[in-house]
Amino acid sequence: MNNSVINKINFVNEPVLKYEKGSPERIELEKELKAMKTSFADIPVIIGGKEIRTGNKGSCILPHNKNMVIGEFHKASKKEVEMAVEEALKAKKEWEKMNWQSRVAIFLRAAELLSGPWRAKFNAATMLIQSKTYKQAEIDSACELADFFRYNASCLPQIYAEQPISPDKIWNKIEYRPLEGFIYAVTPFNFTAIAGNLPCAPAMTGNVVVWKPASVAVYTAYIIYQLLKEAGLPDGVINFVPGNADEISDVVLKNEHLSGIHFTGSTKVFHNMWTAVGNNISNYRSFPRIVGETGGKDFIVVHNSANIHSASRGIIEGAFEYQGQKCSAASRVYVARSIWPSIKEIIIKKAADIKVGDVEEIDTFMGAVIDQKSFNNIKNYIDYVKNSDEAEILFGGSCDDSKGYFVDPTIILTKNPHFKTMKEEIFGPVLTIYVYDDEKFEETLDLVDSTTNYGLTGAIFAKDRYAINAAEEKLVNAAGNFYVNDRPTGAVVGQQPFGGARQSGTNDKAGSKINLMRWISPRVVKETLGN
Ligand SMILES: NC(=O)c1ccc[n+]([C@@H]2O[C@H](COP(=O)([O-])OP(=O)(O)OC[C@H]3O[C@@H](n4cnc5c(N)ncnc54)[C@H](O)[C@@H]3O)[C@@H](O)[C@H]2O)c1
Ligand SMILES: N[C@@H](CCC=O)C(=O)O
Repeated sequence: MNNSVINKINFVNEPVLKYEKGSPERIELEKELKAMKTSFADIPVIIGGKEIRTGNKGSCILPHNKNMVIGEFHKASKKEVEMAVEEALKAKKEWEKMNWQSRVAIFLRAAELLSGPWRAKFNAATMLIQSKTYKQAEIDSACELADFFRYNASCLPQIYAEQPISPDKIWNKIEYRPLEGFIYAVTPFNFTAIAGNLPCAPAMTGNVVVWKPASVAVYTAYIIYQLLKEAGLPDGVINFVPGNADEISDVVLKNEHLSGIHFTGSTKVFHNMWTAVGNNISNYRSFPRIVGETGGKDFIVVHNSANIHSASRGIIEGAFEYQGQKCSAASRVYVARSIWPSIKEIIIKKAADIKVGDVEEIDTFMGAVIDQKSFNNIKNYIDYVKNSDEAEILFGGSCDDSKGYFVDPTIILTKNPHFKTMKEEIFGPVLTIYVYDDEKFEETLDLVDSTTNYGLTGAIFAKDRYAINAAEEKLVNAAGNFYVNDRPTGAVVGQQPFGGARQSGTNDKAGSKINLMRWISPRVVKETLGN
């Protein structure tokens, strides 16, 4: 590994484009949407750069138009998964020797392609496959992914530059080696940017990867793979292995060369993977590094000094953007009784203005939820509320899966701060509100802290600085990303490194030096010069 030249890489966030009528980006996007809907993708497993078509296939469907299938993907079987590990380890020999500048150049080139000629393709795929509006697609698949590539690239020289002191006649150095073995990247459906970052962050630091994308989002994951290939990523560095998660994990997690897991998804799946690693621990050559960013039950606390308009906007945007399918989405809100009537009026009006429907219509605010399983799960929660004496539906509550998986923005009011929907992650457009007595603000903060085991995001809306400080202090472990007078979603790479602790994950902050360090195994060399 030649780390001899440490030059700085400057970082700026990718600008978010506006998609105004007649703008070049809007014209390009519309062209791409049309092209994708009139063609059909045949997506292979890709191992060591070779495309493999197993014939055991899954479909790529549009959640908001469930009868439209725009592609099929081949699922890897045990045999392909074993091959993927083998090819990754073969590719490792050359890849880890490549100087870091050359490695990083590949990802910087990918970012240039993504922010330029590939932008429309990424956004169109994310709109169709994940049912995101153009705005949500733009901040995710174009901007956040380009930011991940560039920001991680800018962190690497900072890491490599950090060297120990060398007293007289001694030369000490740290070599920032990749891990020995391979990394298993398992990605969620909800962010194209996360799907790209999880395999690429370890690869950038010289590791090789077996990548299992979420089945409902294989279409966009394949475009990420193609982008990396176009940017010059050598074969075998990242191996693309869609398929049945249990079957793939069963092979990968037992392999002696597993050196790390880079996961984002639900807490339950992470528990299972961690348990499987524990059960195999004596079979591995090294202790696998386990990085997982998982679920959330994210809160907003509204103090009686809050600006009611910004708090109401924060509640609605935080809860319902991308149908509440952000790990950071606000799903439990605590409002001071004295301002509740005003907040209630504003949020109900705002919820009524939300257009739910086809994401290609420019004024749509919410598309469909991702699939039938998720639709059924969300509907079950709503039905539970309809049958409960402890809560009522203030707004929404309708679900319709006749054309696509549509759930209305739903606002629940509960008298019980420990009501089911105040505690469990629903991952849909469902928000529960609890109204607290103004004088019980401090007790309410304790309640916020103790109601769930999650610790991902949270927000306080207040003008009173004592209230803000009390919330920051009492909720110190309740959120890895905490917001003051802002919604708890929309973290930007390089500005708010993202991740939570408790049952929300290992808090290794995606898109940061902290995360990159997890894919590095430093070796310290001391050389005595004086004898
Ligand atoms: N904390 C964060 O940064 C963050 C970000 C995005 C999403 N999330 C969380 O992700 C979840 C939603 O995403 P999802 O529905 O894709 O999650 P999921 O857990 O259902 O799936 C995530 C990935 O794990 C795979 N998987 C499922 N079973 C597996 C197994 N036995 N072994 C290995 N992999 C397996 C899936 O196929 C998918 O690729 C929510 O809980 C959300 O909060 C967290
Ligand atoms: N960057 C995202 C987090 C991703 C969760 O799904 C946000 O902050 O909204």
